[in-house]
Amino acid sequence: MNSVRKTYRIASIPGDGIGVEVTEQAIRVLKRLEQLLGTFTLDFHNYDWSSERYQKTGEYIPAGGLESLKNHDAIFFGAVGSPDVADHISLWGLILPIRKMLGQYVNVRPIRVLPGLSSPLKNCNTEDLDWVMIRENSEGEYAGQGGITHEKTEYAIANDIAVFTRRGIERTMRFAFETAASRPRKHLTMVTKSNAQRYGMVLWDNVFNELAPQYPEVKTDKMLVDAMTVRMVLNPPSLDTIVATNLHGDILSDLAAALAGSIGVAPSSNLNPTRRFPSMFEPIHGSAPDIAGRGVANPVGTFWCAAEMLAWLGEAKASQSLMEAVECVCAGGIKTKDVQGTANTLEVTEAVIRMLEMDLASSN
Ligand SMILES: NC(=O)c1ccc[n+]([C@@H]2O[C@H](COP(=O)([O-])OP(=O)(O)OC[C@H]3O[C@@H](n4cnc5c(N)ncnc54)[C@H](O)[C@@H]3O)[C@@H](O)[C@H]2O)c1
Ligand SMILES: O=C(O)[C@H](O)[C@@H](O)C(=O)O
Ligand SMILES: [K+]
Ligand SMILES: [Mn+2]
Repeated sequence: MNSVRKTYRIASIPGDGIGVEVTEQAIRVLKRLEQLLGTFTLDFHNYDWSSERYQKTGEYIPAGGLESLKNHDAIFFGAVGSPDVADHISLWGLILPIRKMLGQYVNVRPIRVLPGLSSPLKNCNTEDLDWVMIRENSEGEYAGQGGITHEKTEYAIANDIAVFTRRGIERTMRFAFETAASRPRKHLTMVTKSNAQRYGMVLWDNVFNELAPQYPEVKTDKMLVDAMTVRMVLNPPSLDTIVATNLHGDILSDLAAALAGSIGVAPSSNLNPTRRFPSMFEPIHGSAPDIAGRGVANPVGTFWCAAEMLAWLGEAKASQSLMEAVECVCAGGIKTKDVQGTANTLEVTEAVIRMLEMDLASSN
């Protein structure tokens, strides 16, 4: 059978700090995978959008930058944030405009205890924590509405308005129900704070309740976000798919990653499910200035992102091979310090490449 070799145009935005370190290694792994499989080409275009660039030019994204991202099949992102730039400037200068302007309205954050890794929780094994968190990715406290007046006076007044729209909620909830339906346990937990927040969060709950009957195969429950933290810690096997607002999802996904062993292993996919514009794949962690430049960052979260990106592009075999190689390397104890290992970023990367070579070279 003649199959056409597909080419995917990938925009890479390494960003700042360890974002640069892990992205570089993940691209190496992807390029080796491409060679070994010989069935597709990943055509990377590097964008130097970073805090350094901002300090030099006054902008993270140059004029026309967002438009040029639209000419790609996917975006591979590292992290943004620097001790030299206020965090709200960096977040709103780079990552949030991409999420918003490219319609990436859900942020999918799967997490598991990978083989060879351990949860800080007693008695939490690989099979006990296997979740996917669906984070609303366009509104809530991240809507961008708000302001400050009387700044620098004793009358300063500031607000960030939490915005919830029926449309924004519904598209996220539908994605969450579909995700839950596609998983073996078919269980969806909706996270809310509708006891204290009586408008936006009540609309959130109501849309969820209205949609639930349309997905009869999905079992559902509801958790107030404070109690959700307790359940995540004390009863991880009781959870499967989780849907949460932008802010709650941000916070709970860091907790989820820590419970699975480290923030360094957790991936995220900022998806535009309509596929009108490209989706963006990035580890959930930030630029980690405390360890940046030392070559010790855990690249596993970014490798997992790379696997998620391949799956989204339709390269299921490549995605699976990559994830299997990453899991074998973890199981073999080649791990960074955050997951109780002694290897550095490069050693983990090279082990993953060797594993891919062993697995795939023979089959081609
Ligand atoms: N989407 C993004 O790009 C994103 C996400 C989160 C934070 N940030 C930004 O990153 C900067 C630092 O934020 P922070 O310190 O709150 O969060 P962070 O995720 O960068 O780091 C939190 C802690 O986890 C550790 N850590 C993170 N990733 C790791 C990895 N791969 N391997 C080993 N250890 C790892 C760090 O060393 C640090 O101790 C800030 O400017 C923040 O705004 C950006
Ligand atoms: O969305 C945010 O708050 C940040 O980009 C980061 O913390 C993330 O989790 O993506
Ligand atoms: K990131
Ligand atoms: Mn976060």
